[in-house]
Amino acid sequence: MARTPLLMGNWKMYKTVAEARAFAEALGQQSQKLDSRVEYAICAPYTCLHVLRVMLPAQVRLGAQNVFPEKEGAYTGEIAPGMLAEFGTKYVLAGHSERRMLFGESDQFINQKVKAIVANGMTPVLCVGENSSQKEDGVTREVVTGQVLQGLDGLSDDEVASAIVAYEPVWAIGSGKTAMPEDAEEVAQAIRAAVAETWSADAAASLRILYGGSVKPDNVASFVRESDLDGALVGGASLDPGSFVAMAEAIREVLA
Ligand SMILES: O=C(CO)COP(=O)(O)O
Repeated sequence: MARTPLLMGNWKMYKTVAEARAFAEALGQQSQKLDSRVEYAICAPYTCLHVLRVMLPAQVRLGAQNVFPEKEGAYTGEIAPGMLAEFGTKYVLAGHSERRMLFGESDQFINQKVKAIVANGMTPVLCVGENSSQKEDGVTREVVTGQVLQGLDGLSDDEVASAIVAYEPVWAIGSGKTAMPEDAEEVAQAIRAAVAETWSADAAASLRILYGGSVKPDNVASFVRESDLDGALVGGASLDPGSFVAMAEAIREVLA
């Protein structure tokens, strides 16, 4: 089954509502440059979701950056999956390295989030990646496949098939350094092999895998060209509408 390419922005803790509105307006003016063979999404701060839902071009879907894996309750400051789903959120990140490192999220907690996202009809984007010392130690595959298997644990074949994994080497995030596309491709192959063994060949072939870490308009094509990479999860370069559109155009050229 052919996998639809996906360009996903992760705004992290950037943009006020006014700034999000300006972004959506600017993107709307260039929406003819968004190719219908590609999916687009923005994972925005919660306060921006409303204005984006109203103003983003129809091709661009809503994403959230986090969720708490309970239906409701006394969890001050958290947000429930049903609240995001009600809002029209399609994608939810789980296990971003910033949350693993700064907020101490474990693979088990991330797995609870993934299950809650799926149970509420949304698509989990499970973020995985090795840090620089793990890279130096040559254990990237073990680390990444371990995170994938634990993050997706308990999902059915079909649920895995429609999930998304974002491979984001921690050392490449916000650093201006990227993985070599062929190295990211090898990691993506290892992820598919592990998924095929644990679930099925069909699930492994359908699962979408994104690369993330210092993706920019001038390098996004080199990742999307790799046969096991289906798009990109982009932080800094997704904040500017011109650069978001430039990445969309670079992906379109790969498909042409
Ligand atoms: O963490 C990332 C996306 O989730 C990557 O961030 P940068 O694109 O800013 O390196």
